[in-house]
Amino acid sequence: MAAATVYLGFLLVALVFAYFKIFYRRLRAGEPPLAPGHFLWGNGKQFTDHAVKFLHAAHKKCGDVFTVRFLNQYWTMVLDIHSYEQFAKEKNFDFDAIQEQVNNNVFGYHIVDARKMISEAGQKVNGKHLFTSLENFANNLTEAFKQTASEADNATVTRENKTMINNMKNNSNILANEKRNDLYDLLETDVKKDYNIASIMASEKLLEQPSTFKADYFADSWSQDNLRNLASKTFFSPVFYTIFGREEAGKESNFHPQVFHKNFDQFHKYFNFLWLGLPVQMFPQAVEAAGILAQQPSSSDMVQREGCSDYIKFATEFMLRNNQTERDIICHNLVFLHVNYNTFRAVYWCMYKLMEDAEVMSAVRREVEEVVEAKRTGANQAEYEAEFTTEDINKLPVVDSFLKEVIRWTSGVFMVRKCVEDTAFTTASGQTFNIRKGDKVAIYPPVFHHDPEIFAEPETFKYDRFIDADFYKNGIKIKHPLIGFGSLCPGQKLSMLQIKWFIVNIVNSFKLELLEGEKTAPHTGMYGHEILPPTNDVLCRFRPREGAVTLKYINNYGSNGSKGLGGISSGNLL
Ligand code: HEM
Repeated sequence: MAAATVYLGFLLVALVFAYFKIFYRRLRAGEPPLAPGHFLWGNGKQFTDHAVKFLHAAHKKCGDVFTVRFLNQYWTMVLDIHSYEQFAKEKNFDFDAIQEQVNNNVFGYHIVDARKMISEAGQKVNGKHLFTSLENFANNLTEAFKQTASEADNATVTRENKTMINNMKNNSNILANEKRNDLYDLLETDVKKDYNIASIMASEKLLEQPSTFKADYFADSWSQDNLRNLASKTFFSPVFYTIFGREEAGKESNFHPQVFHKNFDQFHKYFNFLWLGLPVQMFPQAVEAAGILAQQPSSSDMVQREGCSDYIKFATEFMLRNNQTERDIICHNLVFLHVNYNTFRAVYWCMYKLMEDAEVMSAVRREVEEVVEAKRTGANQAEYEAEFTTEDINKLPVVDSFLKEVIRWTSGVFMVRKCVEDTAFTTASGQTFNIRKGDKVAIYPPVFHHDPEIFAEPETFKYDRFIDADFYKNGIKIKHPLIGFGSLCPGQKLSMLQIKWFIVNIVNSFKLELLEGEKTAPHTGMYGHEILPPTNDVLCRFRPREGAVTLKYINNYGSNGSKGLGGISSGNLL
């Protein structure tokens, strides 16, 4: 009994010692205050419950700069939007350690001479490469749209089509004609066989029908899909081909956009856990997905693929020069796909918001139709074409504001750095805080993006919020009100232009609608992702717009005025 008491005593002392050693922090002079949290776990639960609400509350209690704790890790939050530039320029706040953490913990590899590689590779999507990347993307987008449109035309028959067929059957005028009845039977039979309905429609029998009948038919010929699938087919596929080029015709493999999209989606669910250092083996589904994502062409085959991007070519050659392995190169390809996946997510939200609110759709459509009409050439509808340069794409105030609002509303990422030396950090208002070497320091853009003093009614989506607008905090105009790309993202311009060009094209070429009652929202439990995923997917229907003008992107790099892209400057969307 006495021995047990002594052991228990020792255990207690050891636990108390461990607590003070691992979790407890005595503040030094000049350090920011600690946000109140659980004595053991710190602020992790408050953060995962709803990061923005927690940080807004802590901001009110503690002021602009304070420290939160995730278990034994201390993160100092700089929640003053006017101090963004001071933060981004502080040389003791280092991003390399963070990028290393993602590469190592999530993708299990590391890049030799990473800073040099990322900054040189980053140039491969900017300057003249921005124009060629956009040109390649535009060509791949046209292909993807053609394919989606022909799939829609050839739609294998869904429940909806069956309803349509029933409606047709119920049409007494039509039913009067026995010959037509044969057609419905044929349609139904082919529904069951999963045949292609368009080829049936093209059959002689149908072409004999009166024109009103055909119009009715086409008015109802929608295809139905999950929004994620539709966005994947129309946007992720062209992005994938723009990055990795295309395989020789006739070769089928798992290195295919749809296979990669599905598995990336699966893998991404565990991103935050992996980033924080939990072993991937804890998540069998992530391991399975990673196994498929690792099935890529060899580095020598990859750079030979038709249309392989300059970014991938440069990064592959750089890594080979540094004797990195094929495995490292495969992992780097995945990291690059991962950063591009953010653009896909933003596109998902653009499509959702266009469909969710008729006012948004009609405002965006009006602007697109006006510009397409102004640029249209060609003698008749079949020949109508409109050409757009990068500047044209960038000069659409409604599309621009709509996209910025999507980013404001859905961005979820930290701008996080590791403090590499004890640092006295002075905010824009002149307050100085001592930041401890080894701590993380972060700006959290969603806190600003949802601040009612900066953005009136921040939870309301206002597509025109950014048109000719200035934003203020504490009566001072904000230099960088929208910082969803942080200060370092080299893909910001490309990403914004790809999305804008996609919006112009999708609105021009397709009709899109959500199915009745379908709703989703950004998943606030996933704060930490650059763009938040949806809580659930939604069903939508779409069909090609008849008589849509063919749109073309023109790479006019080098011509007068093409180098200064008004409206996008690095590190700042406005
Ligand atoms: C909507 C799309 C995107 C969003 C929201 C986004 C956001 C971000 C953010 C927040 C960072 C961290 C920056 C910082 O802390 O200062 C980042 C880094 C990065 N992004 Fe993006 N990004 C997007 C698209 C892209 C694209 C298309 C590319 C590639 C062409 C790209 C390449 C990178 C790279 C390489 C880094 C690491 C930079 C470094 O280590 O210096 N991103 N991105």
